[in-house]
Amino acid sequence: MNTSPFVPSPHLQARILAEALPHLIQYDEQTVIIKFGGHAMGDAALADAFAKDVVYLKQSGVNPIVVHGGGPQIAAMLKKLEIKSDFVHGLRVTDKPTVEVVEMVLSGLINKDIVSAINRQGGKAVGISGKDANLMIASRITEMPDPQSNLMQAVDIGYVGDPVEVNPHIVDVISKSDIIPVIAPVAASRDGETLNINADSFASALAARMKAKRLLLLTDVAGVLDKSGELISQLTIEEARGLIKDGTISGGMIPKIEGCIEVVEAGVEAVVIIDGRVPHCVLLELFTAHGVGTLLGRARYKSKT
Ligand SMILES: Nc1ncnc2c1ncn2[C@@H]1O[C@H](COP(=O)(O)OP(=O)(O)O)[C@@H](O)[C@H]1O
Ligand SMILES: CC(=O)N[C@@H](CCC(=O)OP(=O)(O)O)C(=O)O
Repeated sequence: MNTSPFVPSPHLQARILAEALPHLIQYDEQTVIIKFGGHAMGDAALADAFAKDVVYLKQSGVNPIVVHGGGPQIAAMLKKLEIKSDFVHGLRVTDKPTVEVVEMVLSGLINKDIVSAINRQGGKAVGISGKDANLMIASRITEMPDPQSNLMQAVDIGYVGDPVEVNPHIVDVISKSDIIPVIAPVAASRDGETLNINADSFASALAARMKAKRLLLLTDVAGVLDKSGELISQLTIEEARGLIKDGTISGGMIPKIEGCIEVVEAGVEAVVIIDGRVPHCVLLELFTAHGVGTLLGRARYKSKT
């Protein structure tokens, strides 16, 4: 067996560099919000590759901000504690004992795991949640649009919030230094109640408020898939709404797409749902011409820049 490492030819190396450098310049000092989904963080080697990408971005003059999920990890802890859990339109029904577990898993275990992974790769990360310095104020969700009719329906899903106010000052202060912020999607209401926020909604609200250059949502599928399971590489807002309405997009993909629409409508150039199972997917998405997922923008892009 040949065990010698693959060495690209000078021609290939030159091509890779020539492709990457204009993208690097494009992102210089720009804010890129990266949502690291719970499914994407399951594999230790992939988590390390993700942490390395984030450190490379910071070292190259980009301003990466990490927002993480942790749905599968919350589910595992709830199971251990024998607490039953249901979802309504992709959101976890969250009673009082559940919200305590959610905060413990997100702000405690997962947040610190990601901070340590980034620090192990030579970065300096600090973990916070939406509660810190009032980064995010949320209010309980009491109604939701029916995915098919789009008409609002009253719901009672407990301590689940929608972002109502984002104060990115703390993130700006951290990002202006050599430190990388890592944010857990837990927030307080105006009355100080702890609320569970879907991580895609959290990352989207932050990206919209900060007018980020890009929002990347890492997940466990190749991107948005059509009815026959093929990857859709670009979507307009209208096409995305149509796919929710006809049931092609369901479950956890609904809050992702709704968040993407909100972000693009707020003026962010584009949002990309990418395959977190591909090692170094963040670098590939930002610094190569073709990227690795579904790009949602106001209009169809000729190229992703
Ligand atoms: N049209 C679709 N294309 C891709 N995934 C979809 C689609 N509709 C529903 N999904 C589901 O959405 C899931 C991704 O959302 P979610 O489970 O919340 O992931 P994450 O933990 O990464 O946020 C996929 O694993 C898939 O099961
Ligand atoms: C309200 C709601 O559903 N909150 C999510 C928060 C975590 C999350 O969104 O994690 P992923 O990105 O890994 O799915 C939950 O309780 O699972």
